[in-house]
Amino acid sequence: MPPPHLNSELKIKVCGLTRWEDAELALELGADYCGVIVYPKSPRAATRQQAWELCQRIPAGKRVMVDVNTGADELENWADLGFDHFQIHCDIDVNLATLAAWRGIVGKEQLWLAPKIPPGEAFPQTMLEFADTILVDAYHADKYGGSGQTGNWELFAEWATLYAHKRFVLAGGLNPDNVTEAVRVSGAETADVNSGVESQPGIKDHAKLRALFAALGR
Ligand SMILES: O=C(O)c1ccccc1N[C@@H]1O[C@H](COP(=O)(O)O)[C@@H](O)[C@H]1O
Repeated sequence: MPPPHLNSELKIKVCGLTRWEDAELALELGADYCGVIVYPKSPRAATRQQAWELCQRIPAGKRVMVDVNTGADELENWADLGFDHFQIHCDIDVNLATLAAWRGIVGKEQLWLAPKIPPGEAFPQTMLEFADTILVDAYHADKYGGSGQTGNWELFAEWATLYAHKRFVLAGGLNPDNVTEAVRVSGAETADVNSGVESQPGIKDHAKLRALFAALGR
């Protein structure tokens, strides 16, 4: 049973997967989404071969590609590989034509936009028309994601309430010790775990994965 204050409909994305054995355990434990990072500069980037193999085995509907400022041709290639959802990290002043191109290729239902929002900046409302899902990650000056740092969970709750017609995903430094508190404070309906459940970049720690799902009552 989930702890009483937690949303029983909470969805969990396990990200940074490069190996089937890690994805398989995440799925057995109840992961709703499996994230595969294809951004070449990420220390947990999957090769195209690894991404293809994971797409073959992860059930349809759960396969999430994660990238940064994806080029249109590349995005078409990743879509052809079999991903269902496309989490694209970008700057808040990203060109609207770029957002329109991403939406045109994968559709706004499948596009998860992850704008890098510096502290004190207003939420980039102009992005909302391009994607049904917004991922809010902790800000890091030099990184687009995977920093292991936690974000502002109260602010997440504010934005998710203000723009309740969109689905908001909470990301940033979630781990077995803080996930229940993060979900309680943020009210997140979907939470994303990445470096907080790994033994080294791209390799999941099975004990941490089990501990995370146990903390959520699964
Ligand atoms: O993990 C990465 O290396 C990465 C690189 C570029 C874009 C996104 C990346 N990961 C995403 O970052 C968030 C938070 O990760 P963490 O929990 O703080 O490690 C998560 O959505 C990952 O998908």
